[in-house]
Amino acid sequence: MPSRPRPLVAGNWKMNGLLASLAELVAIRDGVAEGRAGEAEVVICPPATLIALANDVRGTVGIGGQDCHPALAGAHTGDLSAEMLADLGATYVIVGHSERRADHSESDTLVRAKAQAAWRAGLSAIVCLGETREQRDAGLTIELVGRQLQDSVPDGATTTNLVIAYEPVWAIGTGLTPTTRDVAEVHAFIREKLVARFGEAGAAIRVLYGGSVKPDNAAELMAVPNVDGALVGGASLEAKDFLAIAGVYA
Ligand SMILES: O=C(CO)COP(=O)(O)O
Repeated sequence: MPSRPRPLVAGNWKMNGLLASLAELVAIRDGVAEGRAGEAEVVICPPATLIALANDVRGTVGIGGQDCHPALAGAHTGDLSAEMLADLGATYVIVGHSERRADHSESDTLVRAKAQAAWRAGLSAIVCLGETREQRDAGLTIELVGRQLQDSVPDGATTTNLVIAYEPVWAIGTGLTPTTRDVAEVHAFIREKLVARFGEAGAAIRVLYGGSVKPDNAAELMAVPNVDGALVGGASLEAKDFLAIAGVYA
């Protein structure tokens, strides 16, 4: 059996953060340097406007983008290539976040192309999956997550180029979370599929839980089998809360 993967606690700042917000990253950096995240790897995904400056102050905190275009370069106004993110110091990029899937009608095929672009640029792709409330109520969670996993993740995944984030859409920004039993069921299913497809690597690819992770529920959620860390939205905007979550691994 491969050893347990190093946990990853990633913060997704979404469309939040002005120059002054770098002070929170500095506080996170200092907390991590003091050992407050323990064994966990810590990554912050600020808005793209802050990536270069974030990279200057990040310490051992990794920096990630929140999206990338599949193409290397070209006539795609407003978009950013994975190479541009890497050029600024990013080592991760989130692809297929449910807000991108919803706001920009992103399909699994497009998400897969984005993950491939991330790999082309040497970035690790954090591929997001998750069901809506209606899908859960209809008993479609496993089927939906299975399809997203199959179609959004390219062939050739390794422990270093891929992270999966299971983020039930109805748990994002709502303060609601699935039961630990439900989290365990979905994560065990994702693990089984990763192993079936990627063999030994699949056993060690990190599978994060995301959706209303807060300091008061992080320990319970992170203790669920096959949960290898968290993708944190709102609670990553304040260093105090984010460090309290990462502190589960200290
Ligand atoms: O979408 C998320 C992270 O990508 C989760 O957001 P919240 O932690 O704000 O629910």
